[in-house]
Amino acid sequence: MSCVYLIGFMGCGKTSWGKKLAAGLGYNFIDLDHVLEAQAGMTIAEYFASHGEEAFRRRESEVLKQTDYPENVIVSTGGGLPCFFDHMDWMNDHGQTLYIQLSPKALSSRLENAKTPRPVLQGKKGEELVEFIEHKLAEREGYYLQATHHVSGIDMSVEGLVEVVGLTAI
Ligand SMILES: Nc1ncnc2c1ncn2[C@@H]1O[C@H](COP(=O)(O)OP(=O)(O)O)[C@@H](O)[C@H]1O
Ligand SMILES: O=C(O)C1=C[C@@H](OP(=O)(O)O)[C@@H](O)[C@H](O)C1
Ligand SMILES: [Mg+2]
Repeated sequence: MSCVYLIGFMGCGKTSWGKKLAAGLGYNFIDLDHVLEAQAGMTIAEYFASHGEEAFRRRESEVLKQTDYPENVIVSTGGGLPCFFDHMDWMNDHGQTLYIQLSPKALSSRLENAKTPRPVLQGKKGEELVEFIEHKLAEREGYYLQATHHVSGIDMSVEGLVEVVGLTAI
């Protein structure tokens, strides 16, 4: 299938590697968080602050299912998306899913230095952040592991990802 969903914990690299993989294949690129932001006219952080997480989960579900996907597309999802509603089954029915796996320590150092705020983390830092990620990842990983492919988020390359998904550049 010519649609690949990138999934995994916040900070694993879905947005940045989705863009690179799409460019490498000559595919379209969609980041569902960016679609939600454009449709709602506000950032994810503003959406959480004004509507709360429950409303965000309903909205991201609508965005996943309503997006009019072009052919040949790489879709970067938000880190929580696979863990709500029927999303894992839905994505596996509509394309390939690729889980980018990273340890809580590596995730936390990336998230501490990231420019995009993640409201779920509530500004946590240091050891408190690592512990929070360990706990949250344990809750979420059962969903992520239902992905078609699993790759390590360390030493990634576009060539490696292209080989994993088995697609040819257009
Ligand atoms: N392979 C990598 N090595 C080091 N830093 C990375 C790597 N991939 C992504 N990052 C950085 O990690 C942060 C989170 O990346 P991002 O693509 O936004 O992740 P996600 O969309 O999964 O939350 C960004 O600051 C990005 O520059
Ligand atoms: O894991 C989560 O619950 C979230 C991850 C974020 O996306 P990234 O995984 O791209 O940071 C974004 O959808 C929102 O802040 C909630
Ligand atoms: Mg992202």
